[in-house]
Amino acid sequence: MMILRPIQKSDYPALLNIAHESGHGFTSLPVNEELLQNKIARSEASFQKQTDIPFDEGYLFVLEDSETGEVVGTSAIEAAVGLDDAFYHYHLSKVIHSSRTLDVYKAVDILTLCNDYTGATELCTLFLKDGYRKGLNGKLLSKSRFLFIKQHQYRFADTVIAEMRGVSDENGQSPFWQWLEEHFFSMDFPTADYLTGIGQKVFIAELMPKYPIYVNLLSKEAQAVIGQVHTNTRPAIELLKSEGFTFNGYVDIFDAGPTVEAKVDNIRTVRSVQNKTARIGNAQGGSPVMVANDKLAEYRATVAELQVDAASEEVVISAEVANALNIVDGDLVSIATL
Ligand SMILES: NC(=[NH2+])NCCC[C@H](N)C(=O)O
Repeated sequence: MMILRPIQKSDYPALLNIAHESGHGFTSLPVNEELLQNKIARSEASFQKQTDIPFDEGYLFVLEDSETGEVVGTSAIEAAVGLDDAFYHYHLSKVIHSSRTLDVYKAVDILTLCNDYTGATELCTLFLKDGYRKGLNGKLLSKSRFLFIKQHQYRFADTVIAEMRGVSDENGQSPFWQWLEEHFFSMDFPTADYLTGIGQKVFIAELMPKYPIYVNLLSKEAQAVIGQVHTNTRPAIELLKSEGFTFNGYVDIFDAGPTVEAKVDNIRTVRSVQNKTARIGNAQGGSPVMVANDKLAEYRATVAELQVDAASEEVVISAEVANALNIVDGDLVSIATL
């Protein structure tokens, strides 16, 4: 059985292993031992914290194979970005250059540096080990965040965003970054990405072009990747789109990958959440759903085949599922579609 739970100190070797395996372009898990340890500590503190306003909490989950005890994936939620350090995007918008007298009309795209998503909740750090990219594992890892957000809604903002990885090749070369590097940074993409991953972002404020950039002045290669995702990221963006996330012209400042956004209450999985009293018994038939206990530090979620009756306040779960969720008969569970 696959169980999603908060990360704990003892998961450090597994997290380091995932940081290695995820490679460059995976900004939020840089191979940096101190930083990874801090991430675990920060997550543990966030799950412990009594709060009802989102601030700088970061909730990091792992997916564990209960048969082997192996940690096979990660996913995370930042409660609110940009509240203790500026959080940047480029916003893609249009200006019209037209002259009626000369009969010239041109619509040009511009990119403007902004901090528009300050305070938004961010989905991040989604990674699933190679051998486990099958069945419902990916969906559980990604969508359980919506279930958790619904269960603890006061801990999160109304707007949820996800920054999708932009286009880069096997060597970490990004066409968009190449243009920036040439004119402004003199530093390669993996280095810049690593620096932001370890929280050293001052160089962005210092070196990033501050004035709007005319897109038609960028290299053709850079223009072509604005708002485009890395091939490996296609399934992730498709999943978010099916949840109701949309692209509103915000792109990453380094690789120009798209950021997608949704209002919490409009997210499909959030809307599907039902709270029930668990009855342990003979759970026969039914289709796969996500089911989670109602705890915080002891949070557990998994996939189970359940017969969910919208009209009933109860749901029958097997002893095995109850065991996985660490609950007893009569405890509350939340259920969401997969
Ligand atoms: N691919 C990147 N590392 N981009 C830079 C980080 C961007 C992010 N929005 C921030 O301000 O922290």
